Parts: sequence; structure tokens; C-alpha cells
Amino acid sequence: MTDAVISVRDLTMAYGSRLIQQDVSFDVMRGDIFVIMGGSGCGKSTLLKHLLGLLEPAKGEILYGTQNFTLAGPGERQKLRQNWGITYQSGGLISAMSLADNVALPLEQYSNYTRSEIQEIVALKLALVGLDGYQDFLPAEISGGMRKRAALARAIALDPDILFFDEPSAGLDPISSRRLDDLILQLKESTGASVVMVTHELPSIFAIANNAIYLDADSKRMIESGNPSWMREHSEHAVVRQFLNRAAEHTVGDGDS
Ligand SMILES: Nc1ncnc2c1ncn2[C@@H]1O[C@H](COP(=O)(O)OP(=O)(O)OP(=O)(O)O)[C@@H](O)[C@H]1O
Repeated sequence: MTDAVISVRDLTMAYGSRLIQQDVSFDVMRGDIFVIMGGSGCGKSTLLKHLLGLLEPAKGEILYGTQNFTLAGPGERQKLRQNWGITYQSGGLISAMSLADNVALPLEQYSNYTRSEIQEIVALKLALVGLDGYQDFLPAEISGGMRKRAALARAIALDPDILFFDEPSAGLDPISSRRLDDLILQLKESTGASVVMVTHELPSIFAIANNAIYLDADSKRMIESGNPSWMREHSEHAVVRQFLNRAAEHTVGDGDS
């Protein structure tokens, strides 16, 4: 357990009296590309929000390394957050600012770099995501795939240890989606960051994830964890196998559990 970057222990999540998931436990290990899976409404985004500290557990706890995030005060939490890069489904870029200014924002907020150092880092990060030469473009002036990559450049501005993604390839065509997968994999390799993502995209899951959990909406429990290819063949839960084997023309059945 020494190399766990995130440990979730007996986490129960609820909105008021509405239970979403109970007793969820898993570890994200250093270097993992870790996917939170499950059918619509099972609580994937809710779990991500708990990991980010946007929602508080009804029960249980979340540790980052050996540090208990659930019990941490605002100062300690802020310190942990500075090691995270987050990209939201919408991209979350500020529309009135150029790509360079968007990427510079976290550096201006949380680092002590000089203006010229920041410019250098921004150029480097944009080049890393294949957006060399687009510094002065506004988000509306580039494609959806490029916006996702710009958001990724911003997320890696401070060299985070952990990258969080909410549906990174939502709304992208298969080719842009594949490019984003490759980029995530490449960034993981070059930065050593661990990656946690929520995604429905089976091609992405099989292409880049080495570790995953499956949250079941019916039982409100995490019913499977491990390597997604292994789960597809060997999970004892039909609903998990069906989810991972689903063909485009089939919908996921309720299955057994
Ligand atoms: N703020 C909220 N208050 C009450 N219930 C909520 C709230 N946000 C989400 N829910 C409910 O919690 C459940 C889980 O939602 P969540 O968005 O986490 O699921 P999800 O697995 O990410 O779904 P999807 O795959 O459809 O995006 C859903 O039934 C949803 O309606």
C-alpha cells in the first residue's frame, strides 16, 4: 500500500438522505491511469467531486499518500490541491482570455515565477499538447479537440502529481478522441503523474487505463475493481462484462450482479 497516491476507505456518498454509493474502497497507485466506470447516474461524478473535496463524505475517508484529506483543514487541503491538475468536461477555459493567458493563470496564482519564466513555461506546456503557435488564440477560435488540449496544458502548468479528468473526450470525434488518449498517455509517461478519470468511452478505457472500478447503480456499491481488459473477460458480474463488451447497437442490460 506504500505507493498508493489516493486511498479511499469505506466511502459512503449521499445527497442529504439520498444514498448514492456505500462503502466504496480502492487505491489509486502511483503511475496508474485509473478509470471510474459505471452506468448513467451511478455516482461517478459524485465520487470525483468527493476526491476533489467539492463534496464531503457521509461516511469514510479519503487519503492522499499518508495524509487524511477528509480530516484536513483548509490550509492543508489547499497544499494538496496544488499537486493536482483538473480538467472539467466543458474544458473550463476562460473565453475572454487567450490560450497563453489561460495556461498562465495557475502559474500566476500559485507560483513565484517571474513574468518571463511564466511565458516560457506556458510556451512549453502549449507545445507539449501540440498547440505551438496558438498562444494568442481565444478558446472560441480553435476546435473542440484543441480546446481540450489547451485545458490539459493549463492542468499541467504546475507539474501536478495527479491529473483528474471528467469525461475528457466527451463531444469529440473518434480521431480527436484518440489523439487526446495518446496525449494523456504521453503526458503520464513524461511527467510521471497519476491519472484519475471518469469516462464512458470504451476505446479510451481499453487504450490507456490500467486500473478501474465499476460502480453499480442498483446495489449502490462498487462491485468490481482491477484491469479493465481483465474485467471484460473475467468479472463475475454480468453487468460489468456487458458494460465492457457492449456493442454500439446494444444497450447495457440490467444483468445480474
Ligand atoms: N446535487 C445533487 N443533489 C441531489 N442529487 C444529485 C445531485 N447531483 C447528482 N445527483 C444524483 O446523484 C446520482 C449520481 O449522479 P452522478 O452525476 O454522480 O452520476 P454519474 O455516474 O456521473 O452519471 P452520468 O454517467 O449520467 O454522468 C444521480 O441519480 C443524480 O441524479
